[in-house]
Amino acid sequence: MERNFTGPDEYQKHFMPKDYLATYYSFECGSSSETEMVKFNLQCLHQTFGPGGLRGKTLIDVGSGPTIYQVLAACEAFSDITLSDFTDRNREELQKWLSKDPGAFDWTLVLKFACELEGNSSRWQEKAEKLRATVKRVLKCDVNMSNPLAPVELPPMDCVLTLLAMECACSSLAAYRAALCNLASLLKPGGHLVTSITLQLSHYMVGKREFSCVSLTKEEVEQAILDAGLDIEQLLHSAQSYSTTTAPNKGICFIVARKRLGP
Ligand SMILES: C[S@@+](CC[C@H](N)C(=O)[O-])C[C@H]1O[C@@H](n2cnc3c(N)ncnc32)[C@H](O)[C@@H]1O
Repeated sequence: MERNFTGPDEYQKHFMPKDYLATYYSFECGSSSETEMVKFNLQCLHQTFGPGGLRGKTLIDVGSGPTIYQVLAACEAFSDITLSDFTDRNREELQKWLSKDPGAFDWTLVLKFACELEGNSSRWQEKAEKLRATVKRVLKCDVNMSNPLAPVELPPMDCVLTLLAMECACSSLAAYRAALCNLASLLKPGGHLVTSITLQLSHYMVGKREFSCVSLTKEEVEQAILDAGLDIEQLLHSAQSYSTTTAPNKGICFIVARKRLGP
């Protein structure tokens, strides 16, 4: 285990959804590094789930945090979406948006950008409704458990999505490799893992609190995916990074991989 690993108890006590959203998803200041990172992920997700892309019935997003941007493209391609996160506060924040609570985070600008990628930014309210109808449940998850959804058991999924979460949830490269096997176990043979991971990130800030990450190289991520029984179909590597005071990563990788049909 790396020194000063921010474990589940710290996430539960100290990860404040509003601080996280304000720092990484305000999407207002035009060309900030944080906004560019969201755009990078939205563009990759549009390519993956847009016309000619992945299709299926069931998709689970693992380590959703308090965010919904990551399923805006997928809700047009999958009819049953599960969101999941370790902390109660994050799951509550997701429920607030799903139930149109007046205190929910305002995703309008991100919704408009996702719809613009699809060719019609005026459709953003319709997309919000589509997503609300497609998210069927919000579950507790722990990627470090062999069944990350225990005690809940879901039928094997067509797609597992996880963005910017595995590097935060794992204490070491060995833990990351094991957690990828746990995620792969949620997939049907032939199902897809879609993941975005910040590279060489040691920590990130949420409000005034620092959260640890396992620092991963592109090669370590690729090898871990192959060793978890998946074939990499697409890998996009970008030098795009967050502001150094917020999250000093060195680039980001977006990967689409497919679970092998046999051993
Ligand atoms: C940096 S946030 C990413 C949130 C969101 N996916 C995004 O793209 O912005 C990392 C998330 O990992 C979650 N997390 C931390 N440890 C976890 C664990 N053991 N299992 C599942 N999720 C965990 C945290 O609660 C937090 O929501």
